[in-house]
Parts: sequence; structure tokens; C-alpha cells
Amino acid sequence: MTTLDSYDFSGKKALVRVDFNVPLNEKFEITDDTRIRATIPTISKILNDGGSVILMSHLGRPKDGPTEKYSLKHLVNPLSLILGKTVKFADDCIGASATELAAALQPGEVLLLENLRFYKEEEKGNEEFAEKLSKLGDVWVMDAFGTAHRAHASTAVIGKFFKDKVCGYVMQAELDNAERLLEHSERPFTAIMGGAKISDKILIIERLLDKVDNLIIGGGMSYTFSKAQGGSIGKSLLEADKQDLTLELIEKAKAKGINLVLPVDTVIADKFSNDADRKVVEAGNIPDEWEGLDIGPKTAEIFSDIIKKSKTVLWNGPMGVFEFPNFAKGTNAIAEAVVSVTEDNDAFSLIGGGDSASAINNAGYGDRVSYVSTGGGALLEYMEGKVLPGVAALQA
Ligand SMILES: Nc1ncnc2c1ncn2[C@@H]1O[C@H](COP(=O)(O)OP(=O)(O)O)[C@@H](O)[C@H]1O
Ligand SMILES: O=C(OP(=O)(O)O)[C@H](O)COP(=O)(O)O
Repeated sequence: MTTLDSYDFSGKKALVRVDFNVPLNEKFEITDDTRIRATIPTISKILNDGGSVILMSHLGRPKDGPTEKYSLKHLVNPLSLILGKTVKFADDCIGASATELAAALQPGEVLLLENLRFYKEEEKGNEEFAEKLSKLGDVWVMDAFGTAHRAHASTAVIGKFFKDKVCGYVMQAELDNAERLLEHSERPFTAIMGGAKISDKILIIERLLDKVDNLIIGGGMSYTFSKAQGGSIGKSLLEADKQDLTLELIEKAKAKGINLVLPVDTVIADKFSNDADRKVVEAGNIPDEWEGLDIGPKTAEIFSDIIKKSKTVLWNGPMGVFEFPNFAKGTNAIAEAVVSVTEDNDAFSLIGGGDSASAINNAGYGDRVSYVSTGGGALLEYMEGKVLPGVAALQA
């Protein structure tokens, strides 16, 4: 793979696929700009070499062509401010305006294209569409790690239309850190899995059973484990058809001598709301009309003790509905333990998943862990051992 550092962009127009799929509020303001900030070193390297940059990305999942809500024009000012440089905007990613603006681009200038997914051809991996995009630049830089698990026109198919294909700094750092975690992990290795859906994470949990010493399971997915073991979980999140699977995982962990740890207590609520009535009960002892929205204080302590004795930590998925401040304590306690083991025990800590990353960033701990991934699904698929189409395209 050609690295960014080994390539001289002087006089070149670099067509850079980034993942600017950032959360926007109802006023179209960005609520977490991590993914934008992450790309600045890549953009700066190209500009400093004397090249120009054409940025392309998707935003959200628009279904019916151009939509105000999903326009990348909302990112022009924030990006200009972060870069300290005016960013030009093409209100279509292909066609006359994009072609003219790209052709007129001077060394040192940056152009952002409108949302690629305004064309259904993007997600279909359409070759003609990929070829049209490719005409805009001299070299393709793939830096959209968060979207590298999609075989889309701009993330993978486009590669065949370029002689020069370069791996951006974000991609490189993500792959290096994931590799370090999986292949060179110091022990004890603790994985903390949380969030809502077991079905999304089952493959990674199985793969981790071959790697880790401790597997901590919290968050919404833990209630399916509890129910399968005969507990009462009230109205808590349940994937009923995954109960057998959770029992199999428990057995597999036992057979491999892995410490699989589940919550012993939980914070329950009488409705799904920040101002719900709440109390702490033992895990598996939740009354009918109540639901578990956070791990309890004893659990937070047990989990934290294990984390603090680790040398390698992977964290994916919050411990509760951290978006409600009254149910964020468990997630924050885990964030603190991960920071503490990183700083005091010299551990390597990697946080993956959009929600986990925003939980750690919102708590102000983003720069106190070893690495916060910009990928959710992409990181998990990479760790499951899948070849990401965006990586394969760079290697072809
Ligand atoms: N006990 C719970 N009940 C309902 N939802 C939960 C619970 N615990 C966590 N969640 C929700 O899970 C979501 C995050 O899950 P997920 O997408 O799997 O995480 P990530 O994006 O970090 O991979 C959050 O929106 C959070 O509110
Ligand atoms: O936000 C993303 O994925 P993630 O929610 O798994 O982190 C990427 O931008 C990919 O978006 P997609 O899942 O609509 O293809």
C-alpha cells in the first residue's frame, strides 16, 4: 500500500474520500466533529506538498436524492474554521460544476463535493459513476476508515480508475491500532462490550474469545444474557432469539478459561426517560413494568477493578443509556477506569464505536486514552477478520 508520507503531491489534485458522516442537530450544527478533525493531517500534508484537495464524502443515508438535511454544505464553514482556510463547495459531486471547480483548483486550495449518496449509484458501486468521480483528480487518497467496510463507488470501485492510490493517515492509524490490539496485545487483555444489539456484535465477541483474558458485558445487551440464565428483566432490552447464543458464549468462555463478567446489579427506570423514577436492584431481579437503563454501582466497581489491572483494553458500546444524564454513571465510571489504566498502568486502550467514542469525548477523556477509533461497523468488521473493500481497493 502506498503511504501518504511516501507520495509527493506537488502539483497534483488529490481526490480524497473522507468519512464526514457526522451528527448534526436540527439547526444543522455539528454535535461531534471528531471525524472532521481526524482528517486535518491528511489534508495538510497534501497542501504542504503543493497539491490541492478535493474532498468527497457521504452524510447520513438519504433515500431520495438531494435533501437539505443531508447536504454537505452544512460542513463548509466548520471545516474552513478548523482548517483555517476557505473551503470551496461544489453543489453536485459530478457534472459540470464539480468538473469546472475541480479543474480551476490551484495548489493549496480545498474543494468539498456535495453528498455522494445523493446518487444511488454510490451505494450500488456503479462503475460509470466511479469513473466520473475519478476524472476530478490525479490521485485517489482513501481516508474514510469509517466507511471502508462498504464496497461503494467512492470507497472501493473507484480504485481501478487510478494508477496512484494512497492510504491516508486516518486509515493507516486505524489499521495500525486495530492490528496492534489483535496481534501484539499485552496481557491481561480486557474487552468491554456494551451497547444495544447482540446481533451486531456476536461475531466480534466470538473472535475475542480467542484473544482476551476478561470479557466484560454490560449495557443493553447484558439483559439478554440475564434472561437466558433465568433472570427477570422486566421491559429491558431483549433479543429473544439470541438467548441460546448467549448461553453458548458463556459455555465457550468457560471452556477456554476466559473470565466472562456480567452485571450483578442494575439501575432500573419506570419509563424510558431521563426523569423516570429510578432504583438499583440485583441483576435478574427487575420488576415487570421496569427496565434496566444502566449498570449498578457494584457492577461499576467490579468492572473498574478488572479494567484497572489490564494491560490492553478494547471498549465498544456504552454501559447504559448514557444520553440520559441520570443513566450515564456506569458509562462514565468505565470511561474513568479506562483513562486510569492507560495513564497509571501504561496500558494500551482502544475505544471503538460511534456511541462509545462520543461518550468518551463528551466526558472530556478523548485524549487520555490510547486511541479513539473513527469507525464503528468498519472497526468491528476488521476485527472479525474480514477484508474491508476500502483496504482491498488500495492494495489492488
Ligand atoms: N440498557 C439499555 N437499554 C436501552 N438502550 C441502551 C442500553 N444500554 C445502552 N443502550 C443504547 O445503546 C446505544 C449504543 O449502542 P451501539 O450502537 O451498539 O454502540 P456503539 O455505537 O458504541 O457501537 C446507545 O444509544 C445507548 O443508549
Ligand atoms: O457512521 C458510519 O458507520 P458507523 O455508524 O458504524 O460508525 C459510517 O459513516 C458508515 O455509514 P453507513 O453505515 O451509512 O454506511
